[in-house]
Amino acid sequence: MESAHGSPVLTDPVPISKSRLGIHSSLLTFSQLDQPMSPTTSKYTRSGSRKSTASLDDVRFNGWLDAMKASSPPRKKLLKGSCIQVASIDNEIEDNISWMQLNYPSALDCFDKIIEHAKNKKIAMFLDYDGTLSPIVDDPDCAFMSEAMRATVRSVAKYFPTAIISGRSRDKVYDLVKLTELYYAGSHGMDIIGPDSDSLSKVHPDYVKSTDNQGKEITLFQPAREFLSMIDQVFKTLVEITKDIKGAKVENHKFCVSVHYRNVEENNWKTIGQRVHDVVKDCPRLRLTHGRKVLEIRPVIDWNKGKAVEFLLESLGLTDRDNVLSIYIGDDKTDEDAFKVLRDSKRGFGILVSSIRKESNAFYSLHDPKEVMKFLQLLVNWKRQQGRKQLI
Ligand SMILES: O=P(O)(O)OC[C@H]1O[C@H](O[C@H]2O[C@H](CO)[C@@H](O)[C@H](O)[C@H]2O)[C@H](O)[C@@H](O)[C@@H]1O
Repeated sequence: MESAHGSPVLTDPVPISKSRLGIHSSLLTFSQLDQPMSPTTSKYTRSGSRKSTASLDDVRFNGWLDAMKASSPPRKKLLKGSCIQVASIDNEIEDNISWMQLNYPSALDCFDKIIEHAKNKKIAMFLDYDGTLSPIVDDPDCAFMSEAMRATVRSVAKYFPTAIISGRSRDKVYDLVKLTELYYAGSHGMDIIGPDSDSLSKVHPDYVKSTDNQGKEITLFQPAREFLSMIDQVFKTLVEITKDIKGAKVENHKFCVSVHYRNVEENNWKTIGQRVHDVVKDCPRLRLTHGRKVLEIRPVIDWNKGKAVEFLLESLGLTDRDNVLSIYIGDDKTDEDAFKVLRDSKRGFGILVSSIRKESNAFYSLHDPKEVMKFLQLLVNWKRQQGRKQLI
């Protein structure tokens, strides 16, 4: 296994030619290299106070705006008297489904094949939260998982080491999942609570022993610890500069910040995107990424959900690919890092949760959280049967 030893803080993350405004390479489509440095945040407190910039910037910005628009599947709207439109949406959905089935076959249909790979191996299960265990909803505070899903995940954890890896803060995702038998990685893997590991504690300076609210001994890995106050400051700034945009919501996830635009009128997306972009532009140690109708601000460190999977496998002593099969289920761009790690290291595979056509590093797909639950139940039933067979 390729270990992520040493400090994950990137010292020189930006190609020289692109770095003069301190913009990380992941921001290139967002960057406005020919633009003067951004003004102070106070000028954003009134709506529409900022004039649009030069046309070249508009072109770049429009590309980015397209990405904002495309960042979550459109809802199927039934418009009165528009049967043709509904039929064409239906066709598009069917096309998407067949394309997905061809490129990323259903993990339900391929279940037998999957367990064939798992034969005589221990399965390690990694689960994303939003869009995987809970359906995508308008209000991030109401993204609850069903009791049935909770019971299913509890059963999964009974048979397989199981971790949740989420973009949310670790506390928030724990509050939603409420299962003590799992491992949790919040802030896109930048805040991991896991088992004790002597080998890891020697090589990772950010690996510390601590106690939880109940006084239980735990070990924490927080590679972006030094960014805590910066993230908090940026969170406050983002709250301030978006407060006049109806529907905007900013979440503090401790080591990263989310700016939601799902409930913002589409004609204000450009404004919100531009403001967030301008804030990040002034912080060379932060970068902007994109989720489902959400902009995410994170530290520029060489750490992501993929690294978190590697870290957890190592701390769980599950690095032997001949004896361990890892499965990661997720729906978002940030899950791609984990899919890729498993694909490249041939240690397992990703399952993409998507009802629309998406390029992915996953091997299989599931349509939605309901199918995720079915898949997890099949896995649990299979494991139970295995146990019974061994008893006979
Ligand atoms: O890594 P995840 O567990 O998938 O978290 C990613 C983001 O999920 C949440 O936002 C998404 O779900 C919301 C609730 O369904 C939805 O309203 C929003 O549009 C989605 O982007 C969470 O609120 C974000 O902070 C996470 O980064």
